[in-house]
Amino acid sequence: MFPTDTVFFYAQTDAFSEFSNFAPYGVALDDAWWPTVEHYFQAQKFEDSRYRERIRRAHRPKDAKALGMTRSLPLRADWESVKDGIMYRAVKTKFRTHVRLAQLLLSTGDRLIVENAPMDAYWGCGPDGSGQNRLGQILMRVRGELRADG
Ligand SMILES: Nc1nc(O)c(N)c(N[C@@H]2O[C@H](COP(=O)(O)O)[C@@H](O)[C@H]2O)n1
Repeated sequence: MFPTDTVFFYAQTDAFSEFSNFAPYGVALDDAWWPTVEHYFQAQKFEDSRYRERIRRAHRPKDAKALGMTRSLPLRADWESVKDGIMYRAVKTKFRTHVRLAQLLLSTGDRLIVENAPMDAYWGCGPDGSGQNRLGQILMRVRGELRADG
């Protein structure tokens, strides 16, 4: 189903784990430092600034994700329409901030990049590989932009 040279990433113990939003590479966005892209992305789901700050201060990315999964607070009303743009901005910032990561991303050439996330058929390829792989698409977009920048 995928080309043999596909770049798969997911767990922090796997190759190319740096591409995961859980990888420990921070980003400066919206006048704050976020420990990982996951912290930033999960916080953007909420209008409540105190809750966003609680997510920003979460110890680990998986804690940030768990806080972002709560539905006891309302998601921002436009979440579904803005989430891809928010993810793109955060991922782009990550790779522009950390030069070694930009080099790693460029080293993948034109290979397909896939988040091998078994439980996520939106950002990843899902359990059977048929997911939308939106995060992989964003990484390939950022890779093209880095290449164009020289
Ligand atoms: N490393 C890792 N572990 C998980 O358990 C994951 N679900 C993911 N995928 C990331 O989850 C984020 C999406 O969160 P929402 O479901 O939209 O709240 C996104 O960063 C995926 O890359 N990764």
